[in-house]
Amino acid sequence: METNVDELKLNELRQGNSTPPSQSGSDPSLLKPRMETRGLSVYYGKKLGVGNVTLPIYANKVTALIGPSGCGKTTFLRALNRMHDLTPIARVEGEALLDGKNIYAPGVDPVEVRRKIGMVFQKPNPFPTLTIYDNVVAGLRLLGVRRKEVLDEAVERSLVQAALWDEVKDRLRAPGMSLSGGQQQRLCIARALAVQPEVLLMDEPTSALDPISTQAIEDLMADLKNYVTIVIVTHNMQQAARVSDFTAYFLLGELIEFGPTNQLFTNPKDSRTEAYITGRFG
Ligand SMILES: Nc1ncnc2c1ncn2[C@@H]1O[C@H](COP(=O)(O)OP(=O)(O)OP(=O)(O)O)[C@@H](O)[C@H]1O
Repeated sequence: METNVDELKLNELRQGNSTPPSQSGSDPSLLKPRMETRGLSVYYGKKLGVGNVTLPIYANKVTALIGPSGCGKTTFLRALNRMHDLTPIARVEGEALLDGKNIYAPGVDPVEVRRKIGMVFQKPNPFPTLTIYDNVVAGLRLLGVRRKEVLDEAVERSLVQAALWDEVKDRLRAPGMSLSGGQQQRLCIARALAVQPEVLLMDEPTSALDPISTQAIEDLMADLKNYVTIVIVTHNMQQAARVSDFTAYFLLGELIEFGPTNQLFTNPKDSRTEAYITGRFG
């Protein structure tokens, strides 16, 4: 029976990842959105966190969400995989589509949504009592995968994709917490990748890291695009310019401008975006 569960799960996972990387370049007319929001708003009680956002998130690209503190970046990001379901005060209106299907439609399982749309947080958060190996396969085990060969393969694949394999392959049974902060963050990325998500949401993934670890994660993102579509919240405009293909600028809960990163940084259409990226504001 175990074999069947494993094969079934793996087939499902592979199907989820079956779309080949999109064409290179950032010409939106040539690209396919992996996700899309339509009139998406999030309220905390009566207070608006982010309002009426309509945005494409192109497949196998990095989309950066930028803007001053409190403008709604994290609120928007968390709406993309139904994390607000876990916050009683939060309410989401509008649609967020993954491959054309609204993740907020009745009957959609939020756990399955979060399997397809993974998340990496600001502070590395490996499971403190688990080994490196067990951290990586935690999500697969929850899905019912038990076979050792399958888990071993997933550990190696995910750690290679997260650019951590060479550093840990001889100590997979060491505690996850024995790694440095930067390695722990790559371990969390490996854990998110193990279930083969289609989209990876990253909420300021380098803000707690030193410059060398930050660079390792930024370098990694260029490779990760081959496997997943990435949305990253960053406070750091240079980072957005370095790692992203598309950028969305938020201000006071509103999406002000979205476009190819190059264009948004060199030739913004909105004067408010220009004020922010030239450092006159924010
Ligand atoms: N759990 C919550 N309850 C009530 N209000 C919240 C909650 N989380 C966020 N907010 C409010 O929603 C608005 C948007 O916050 P959000 O954290 O999304 O902004 P942000 O752009 O990510 O900010 P930062 O860059 O400082 O992380 C803010 O006014 C914030 O105070």
